[in-house]
Amino acid sequence: MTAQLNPRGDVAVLVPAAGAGVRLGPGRPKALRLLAGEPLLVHAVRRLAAAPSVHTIVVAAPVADVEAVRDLLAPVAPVSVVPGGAHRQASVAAALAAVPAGPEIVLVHDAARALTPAELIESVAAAVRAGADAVIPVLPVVDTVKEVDSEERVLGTVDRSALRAVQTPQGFRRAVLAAAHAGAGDPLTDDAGLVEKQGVPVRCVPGSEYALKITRPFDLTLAEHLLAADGVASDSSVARTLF
Ligand SMILES: Nc1ccn([C@@H]2O[C@H](COP(=O)(O)OP(=O)(O)OP(=O)(O)O)[C@@H](O)[C@H]2O)c(=O)n1
Ligand SMILES: C[C@](O)(CO)[C@H](O)COP(=O)(O)O
Repeated sequence: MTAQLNPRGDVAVLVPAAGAGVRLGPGRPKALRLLAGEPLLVHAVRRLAAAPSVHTIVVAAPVADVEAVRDLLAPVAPVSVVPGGAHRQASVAAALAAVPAGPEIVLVHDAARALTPAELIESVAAAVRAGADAVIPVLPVVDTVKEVDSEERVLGTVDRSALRAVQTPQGFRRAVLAAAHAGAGDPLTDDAGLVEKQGVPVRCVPGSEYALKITRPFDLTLAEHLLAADGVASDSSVARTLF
């Protein structure tokens, strides 16, 4: 049986957490590396469990660590843990297959975005509840962006006003995400990409700086400082990052 959080919630969250974390450098799988003394996955799941709409959480863990992740998360929140796949898309598909009947909104959320505030989780879910088939949190691109060739010669300057940096959680009507994964081909880097290929419109909502993806060592250092500075996930952390 799948563990439940809020029985009145209408949201299932899939947490791909099976990545190695190659860009973070040598060590344990990234979701199990420590941030302020606790694994990234614990930080991420704690924030998901604090979102009132969340009914079910399914974590896709590194294959060798499924039992360890179950033990790790047992005191944090009721979650289901399944073995992840060879790439992110396969891990999401494995978690999706384990969602019980009930929740009609499904969010996909990287364990690596460990400081994502509950308010962002709720705002993505609310946008799906309000009628969108697919919703992604985004931030504006702040750097000038150049297109280059294979020898790093600049081909041109891209109009950044039409660009967005995409975060998770990404939210979907359940049937839309299921159809997108059923029809998936080569792995893409996010779930909205699969949905776009089905011709389904994807809506943007404002993201949060705190939903940064901990990818490289600098990101981990930044996350440590953010936690130390204000405890993160305050009510204002979404509003502070609006366009
Ligand atoms: N086979 C995989 C690969 C990635 N992920 C998850 O997808 C999320 C986003 O991926 P990323 O941050 O790029 O993680 P890694 O793939 O671990 O990073 P790297 O490319 O540096 O190894 C992470 O929570 C990661 O654990 C996963 O569940 N299964
Ligand atoms: C899903 C994602 O976090 C949105 O920004 C991102 O696409 C994951 O990509 P990665 O290459 O696996 O880090």
